[in-house]
Amino acid sequence: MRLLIDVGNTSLKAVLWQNQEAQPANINNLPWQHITEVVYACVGKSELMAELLAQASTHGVPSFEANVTKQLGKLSCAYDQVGNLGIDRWLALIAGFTLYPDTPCIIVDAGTATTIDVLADNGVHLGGWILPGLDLMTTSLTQNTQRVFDDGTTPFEDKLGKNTPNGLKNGALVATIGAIERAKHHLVQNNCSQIPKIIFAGGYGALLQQQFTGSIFDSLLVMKGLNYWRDLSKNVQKV
Ligand SMILES: Nc1ncnc2c1ncn2[C@@H]1O[C@H](COP(=O)(O)OP(=O)(O)O)[C@@H](O)[C@H]1O
Ligand SMILES: CC(C)(COP(=O)(O)O)[C@@H](O)C(=O)NCCC(=O)O
Ligand SMILES: [K+]
Repeated sequence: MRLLIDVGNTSLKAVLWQNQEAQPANINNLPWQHITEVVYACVGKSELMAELLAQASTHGVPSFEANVTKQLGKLSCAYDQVGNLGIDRWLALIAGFTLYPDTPCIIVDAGTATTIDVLADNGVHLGGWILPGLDLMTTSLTQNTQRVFDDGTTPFEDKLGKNTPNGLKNGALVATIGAIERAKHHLVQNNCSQIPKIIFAGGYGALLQQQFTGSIFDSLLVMKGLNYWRDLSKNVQKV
């Protein structure tokens, strides 16, 4: 059984992976005697991660931190400085490419930040964008203006705003939708004429998915990426 951990800027997520299935992990009471390895990714603050790694070490369980490489099998990274790409983005790309081979993908991880990554059908990562997440977009406005306010109940909708809270919330949503729409243009420019698979993950992934017919939400995308990364990088090391 593998313990998979994804440390984002808002929260640490952990699952236990066995027989191709994820089970919820209680990080306060982990079944160390059944865990064979820890595979983890960290873009956020890692005190809790450090504590879990110490526990793994005490129990003699090996830990592997996922990293970005220029190439992984047929997948390639758009960044020249590969170490600067968020590992959560790379893992989502690994999962997208593995789950939807030969398919152009737009991968949206909507958490603290919203990242949009564009993947050609041949595994070439064309690049992406980092936007403030929906909450950061709205709080940056409420905290830096005198008169823009949120009421805590107004939903995010793809509609024109007719009062301040829905102008604010809907503005954040349509800015995000617009960026995803624009990502399609970059696939077309790269001669990917096939309709792209749009894959959503993260805390706001389910909400955004509803805005795109035919798209999917996969709450385990980064976790699946961790698993594939571990399997693929083992194979690479053997060569
Ligand atoms: N149902 C939900 N569950 C968790 N987070 C949610 C949910 N709906 C919205 N969010 C928002 O998603 C963000 C957290 O998403 P997450 O993907 O866990 O972030 P991160 O990876 O940056 O830690 C927060 O801004 C939170 O308010
Ligand atoms: C963009 C991110 C902050 C997203 O993190 P999250 O919203 O999942 O907490 C993270 O992927 C990151 O720190 N990236 C490094 C910069 C880059 O990807 O270019
Ligand atoms: K994110």
